[in-house]
Amino acid sequence: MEGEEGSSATPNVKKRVFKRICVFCGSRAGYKSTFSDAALELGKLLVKRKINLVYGGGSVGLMGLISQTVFNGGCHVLGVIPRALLPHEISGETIGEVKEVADMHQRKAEMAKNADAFIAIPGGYGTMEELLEVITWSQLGIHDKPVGLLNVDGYYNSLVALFDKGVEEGFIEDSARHIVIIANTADELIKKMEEHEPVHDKVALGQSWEVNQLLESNVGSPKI
Ligand SMILES: C/C(=C\CNc1ncnc2c1ncn2[C@@H]1O[C@H](COP(=O)(O)O)[C@@H](O)[C@H]1O)CO
Repeated sequence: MEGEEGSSATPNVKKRVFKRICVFCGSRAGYKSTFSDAALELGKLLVKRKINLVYGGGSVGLMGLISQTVFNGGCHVLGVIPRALLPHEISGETIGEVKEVADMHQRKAEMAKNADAFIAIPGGYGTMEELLEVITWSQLGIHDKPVGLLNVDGYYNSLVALFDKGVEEGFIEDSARHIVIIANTADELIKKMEEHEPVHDKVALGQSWEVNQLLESNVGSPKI
């Protein structure tokens, strides 16, 4: 199981130990200071726990706040950024290690490959799309890495309600609804993610379908 090592105080309950977490977050900071505060708090918590950061690269919005905090705290920061977004005027200063990729699809596969868990904090379409993609990949059995949602100030209440509606209306399996781990604070979220049991036996769709292969099969996708 990815990210699983060590054991907790409770016998027979193995806790995952995260080395690298991929954070999806807004390229804007949002209007409320609570969003920036949450990005800073999560960044500090990663540093305290010596967890490295994988993210979308650049320094705009909440992406800049979290990456700077983790970098200043001495942890490794890997920014994965498509060539088209690399110009300074689009994504701002780069920080830490920067991996330039061909397009958005390759970026997501690369971010997934380099992390042992995912956390989405408030953001816009980009963040939501990244979150939903890793939930979908988990549902399909492509990975069993924990997916966390930091619901700062109830920002994601409507999205969570939509997930519940999906279950109620028969579009989402109850078990798949539990792929996403939700908490209001970074500390609570990481603790829950450490204790999270995989939703499925790894790779429901066949051992060979890995994120690595998604990366390789990326030829011909739109260059954005
Ligand atoms: C178009 C704008 C900013 C573009 N700059 C970005 N730089 C790096 N990564 C980005 C950028 N925009 C989106 N991303 C990725 O999506 C997520 C944030 O998107 P959101 O729509 O702001 O939530 C983030 O995790 C990145 O991986 C001006 O908005």
